Amino acid sequence: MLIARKAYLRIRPHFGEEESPSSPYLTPLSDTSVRMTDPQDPQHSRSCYRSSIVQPSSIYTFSHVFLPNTTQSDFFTKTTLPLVRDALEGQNGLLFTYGVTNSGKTYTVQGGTEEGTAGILPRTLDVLFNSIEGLHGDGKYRPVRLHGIEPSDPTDLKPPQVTPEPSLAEVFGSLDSPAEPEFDIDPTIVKVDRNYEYTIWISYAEVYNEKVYDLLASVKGESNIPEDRSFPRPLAGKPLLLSRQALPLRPSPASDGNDSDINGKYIAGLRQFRVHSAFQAKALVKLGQLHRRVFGTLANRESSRSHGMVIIKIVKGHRGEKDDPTSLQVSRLTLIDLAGSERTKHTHTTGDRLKEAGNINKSLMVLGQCLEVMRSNQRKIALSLSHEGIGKDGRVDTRDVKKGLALVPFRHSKLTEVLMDYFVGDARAVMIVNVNPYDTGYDENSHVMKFAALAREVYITPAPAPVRRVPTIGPGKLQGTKIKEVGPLTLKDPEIAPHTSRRKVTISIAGHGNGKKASEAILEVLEQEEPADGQDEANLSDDDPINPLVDALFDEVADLRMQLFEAEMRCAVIEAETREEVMHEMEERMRSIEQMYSRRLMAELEQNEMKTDAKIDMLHQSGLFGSPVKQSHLDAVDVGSSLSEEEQDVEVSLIEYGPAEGSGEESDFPSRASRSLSMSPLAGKRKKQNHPMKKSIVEKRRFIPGPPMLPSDIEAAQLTETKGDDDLGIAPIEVATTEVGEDESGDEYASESEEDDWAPPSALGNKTLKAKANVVSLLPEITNHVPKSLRKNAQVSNLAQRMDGLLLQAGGPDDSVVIVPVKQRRELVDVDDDEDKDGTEPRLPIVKKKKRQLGKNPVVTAEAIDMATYAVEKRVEKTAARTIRRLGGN
Ligand SMILES: Nc1ncnc2c1ncn2[C@@H]1O[C@H](COP(=O)(O)OP(=O)(O)OP(=O)(O)O)[C@@H](O)[C@H]1O
Repeated sequence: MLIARKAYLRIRPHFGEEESPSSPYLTPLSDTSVRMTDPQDPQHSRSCYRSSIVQPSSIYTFSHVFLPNTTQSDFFTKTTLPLVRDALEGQNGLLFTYGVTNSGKTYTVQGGTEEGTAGILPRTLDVLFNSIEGLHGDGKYRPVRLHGIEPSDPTDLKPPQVTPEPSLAEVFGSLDSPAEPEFDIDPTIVKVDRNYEYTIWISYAEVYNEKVYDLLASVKGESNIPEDRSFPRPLAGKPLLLSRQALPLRPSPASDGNDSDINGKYIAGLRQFRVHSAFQAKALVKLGQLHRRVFGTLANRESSRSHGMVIIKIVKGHRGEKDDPTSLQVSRLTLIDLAGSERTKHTHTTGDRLKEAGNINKSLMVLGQCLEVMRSNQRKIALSLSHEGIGKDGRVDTRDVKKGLALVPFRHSKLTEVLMDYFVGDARAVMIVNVNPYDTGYDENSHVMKFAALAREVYITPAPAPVRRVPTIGPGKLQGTKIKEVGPLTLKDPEIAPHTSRRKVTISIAGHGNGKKASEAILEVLEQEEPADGQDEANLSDDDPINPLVDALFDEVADLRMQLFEAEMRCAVIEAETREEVMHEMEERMRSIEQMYSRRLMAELEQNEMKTDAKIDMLHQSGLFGSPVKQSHLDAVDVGSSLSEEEQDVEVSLIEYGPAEGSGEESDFPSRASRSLSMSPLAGKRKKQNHPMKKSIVEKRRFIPGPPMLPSDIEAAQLTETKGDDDLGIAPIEVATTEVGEDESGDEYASESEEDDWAPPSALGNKTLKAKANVVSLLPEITNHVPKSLRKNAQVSNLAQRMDGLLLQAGGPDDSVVIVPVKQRRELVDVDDDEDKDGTEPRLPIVKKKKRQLGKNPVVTAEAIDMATYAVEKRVEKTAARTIRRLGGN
């Protein structure tokens, strides 16, 4: 019968003090499924450039989804209790927690410090001892390797010390006192066959940096523990030196009676202790955890960087066959707290930490690969089984199918090597996926979920634990070989001295609110390589084949495997770096393209504005337009100075189209000024620019007679604020440009005094006549400026006069106000300027233009410009045609 691997999802609650995105990226859809959605953080929204290939939203299915409010008790009952029941019945079981750092793996396995928060490990121990209460065996035989049984060493029968190795415990004093109050005991009892007796053995190992260590092994200190046990210890700046040795993995010998085709591997030299109560077992686990922490990493001590595995072995024997070892059954229940699954790239680790992270990733990666291959193999088998008629007699030849199966890469990492037996043999496996949905590591968690999905699809075939044939030999002997006593190895051991790695660790242990003060100590950790193959020869059974060639081949394979792994890691790192580089390059390019386009846009807008300005100037020059004109192209002098704030305001008002703010007038046209200020990227910039069109600033303005005004001209004229303009219907036109700044008298252009000079229209009658006379008196001089060639021709002269709409109108508020044809205006300007320079009186008095006020009536609309342009063109065409005709006639 095939049974599915169980995969449970546990969602960690969110704690108020933690920083997190506003909403979780995991949404439970039902009891068994969740949706993962990429948190779209608008501030860092770069989803289109993600280097990750993770889908933005996916649905994952589990055997059960546990919500954040799930109690530890509930969680244990639904996930682990079935395994405990199976273990008591003789079935092997494996449970491991998988997830990124801070997702709640340790909390799930070990639990919290408050009442009711005990994790699945202490609860498992509670339930085991609750259930076998009164059924304890005498422990004459002990489990060895994976499936073996051997007579116990007399020392094993003694209850183990709670502090088997005093060094660390004494340093911290954490295990000196009796265990913490037993307020958190799980009362669950599993019904067991009362015809059997049970003994329970505990081991605690960790896989760290691709090495397996015994967490219950002796950790000898070289520094002496000071007599005075006060904190901190050790003193005199000499750290306590602790050493431990990596343990080798050995293939489980066939003599152990394993029925499986593939023998698993056991951890050679791993200590195990027979425990008589949950209390003892928990104390051992606690010591193991202390060791795990001490030998943990320096930089990230709070995080589990090793895979910790508690192995509980249950030896079960029939009461009636107490002295018959062949009736004994050994079952194993292994609970693993895997290291955080975050990736090297994301943790930005280097040096030793990189190696460590690489090894964590390696074991988890290989675990994933194993599951993948197993799934694919199982599919092949299922497929072949579903094809009827294969083989001679219509049956499937499973041997053929097996030949085509891929090799599961268990041996590629220590973790999978240790777990191999569970996958290929006779175990139930449960995977717990821990996830913190508020964690920003969306990608990491997404990989975790995919891994879980993969694991869930792998099926295993459970089988009852085999009954062992146990050799009838004396204690401590196994098939004639003396079992090497497992004990601490010291630095003085010459065989292990060359392979060492030292680290300094500062450990602090808080008081846990139990009245104990916090302890801290600096320790020096010495980790020794596992002994070479020959060194623990004594641990191997006589059945183990010792073939030098095979050994050499194994070494070769191990070497190649390492090289392959290194290459894979390099590839992975290179790939990640390349992705990142490409991403940055793309971003850079996008930025430069964006800049290029915005530059182009700005240039275009600038050009458009210049064109529009030029159009307006044309209109003014043609005399069709009544408002003051920027005379940039007429200006002989480029003042070359930057504009003052007021002058810039004048410029802006010149290009204003729509009704000014606050004027209360409605218009279909948006104000050009406001458009240029708000919509155009040139907005604001124009002011700073010393634009050629803006360099010329009107210092003096004259009112020159022009042709009849368009409505827009009148509107524009109103904006000039020359009160007389409105009434007289005269368009003030700026005709001269001199220095920016103050006029000769030192007054600003728009001074109040100038404004006072203006007389009301009603009082202008005489002045108007005087102005007329002035203009008429100027006519001969104007004529002087007509080129001689043309002056001779009376017809041309007349025509020219008519072309320009030679209409002299008096209309200025004083003598200085005249309206002259454009041509003459230009000449007059030149004359005027020249004379100014000479210090003589100008022939045409200059009207100092009052500063234009912003926000008044519009000067002209776009339509008005078009109309005026059209009119000018028509007029020019007509006049030109007439001229040509006449000239032709002459
Ligand atoms: N279900 C839960 N209820 C309450 N607190 C929880 C729960 N899960 C986790 N926590 C708390 O969240 C914190 C992180 O949890 P934990 O140490 O178990 O994470 P982890 O995955 O083991 O991290 P690491 O891999 O770094 O060891 C701890 O303070 C733990 O008490």
